[in-house]
Amino acid sequence: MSELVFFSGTMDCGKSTLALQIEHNRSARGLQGMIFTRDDRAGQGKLSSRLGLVTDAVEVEDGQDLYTYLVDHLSQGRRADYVIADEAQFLAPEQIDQLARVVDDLGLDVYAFGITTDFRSKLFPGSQRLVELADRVEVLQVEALCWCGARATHNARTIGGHMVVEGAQVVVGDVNQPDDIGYEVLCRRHHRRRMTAATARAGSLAPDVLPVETA
Ligand SMILES: Nc1ncnc2c1ncn2[C@@H]1O[C@H](COP(=O)(O)OP(=O)(O)O)[C@@H](O)[C@H]1O
Ligand SMILES: Cc1cn([C@H]2C[C@H](O)[C@@H](COP(=O)(O)O)O2)c(=O)[nH]c1=O
Repeated sequence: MSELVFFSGTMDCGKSTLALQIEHNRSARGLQGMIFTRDDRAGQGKLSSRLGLVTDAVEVEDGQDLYTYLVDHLSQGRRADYVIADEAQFLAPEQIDQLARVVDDLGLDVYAFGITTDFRSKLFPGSQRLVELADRVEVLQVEALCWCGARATHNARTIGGHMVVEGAQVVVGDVNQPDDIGYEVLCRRHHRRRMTAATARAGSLAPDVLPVETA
C-alpha cells in the first residue's frame, strides 16, 4: 500500500540528507523518482544537503498542480515510481492535497521532508496540511541540539545572533550566520526566553548584578 510520509524536524537535523539517501537507494535498484523542491538554499531546481550532496529537482511554482504534473509526466510515457518533496513547508496546502491524491489515485509513495514550525513556532500551512493528511509523521532520529545540550525542537531566526520575532514567514537562509540574518535551533525553554548561543554567552560574561560580599 503506498503512503504519504512526512519526515519532519528542525532545521539542520538531516532531512535533505535522508531525502537524498532514499533517492540513492531506490535509484540504485532501478527505480525512478520524481523530486520536487522549493526555495532550496542551493538555488532553483536543486535539492541539497549540508553534507555536500546535491541533486537536480523540479522547482515547484506557485499554483502548480503536482497531481496534474505527474499525470502529464506518466501519460507522456515517462516513469515515476515514487515522489520526494523537499522543503515541503513551502508548499501550499492544496499542493499537499495533490500529493495525497498522487498516493491514493496513482499508487505512488510520497516522501515529504520539511520543518513543521516557523521562527515564531507557528505551523507552516504546508506542514499543517501534511500533519493532517500524512499516513505517517516521522521525526528524524539524529537530533539537532540547542546550545545548552538539550534536544532542539524549535527554529529561531536571528539577526547578528539575536533572536527576532517579527518578519515574513518565509526568508530562505541558513544556520551559523552570526553576522547576518540566519537561524539557530533551540530547545523550547530557550526559544521561549529568546536565548540564543550568542546572548547566553554575553550573559555569562556580564558582571554580577547582585552585590557580592568580599571577606
Ligand atoms: N561537517 C559535517 N560532518 C558531519 N556531519 C555534518 C557536517 N555538516 C553537517 N552535518 C550533518 O548534516 C546535518 C544537516 O543535514 P541537512 O540534510 O542539510 O539538514 P536539513 O535538511 O534537516 O536542514 C547536520 O545535523 C549534521 O548531522
Ligand atoms: C524557521 C524558518 C525557516 N525558514 C527557511 C530557512 C531555510 O531556507 C528553510 C529550512 O531549510 P532546512 O533545509 O530545513 O534547513 O526554511 C523560513 O523561511 N522561515 C522560518 O520561519
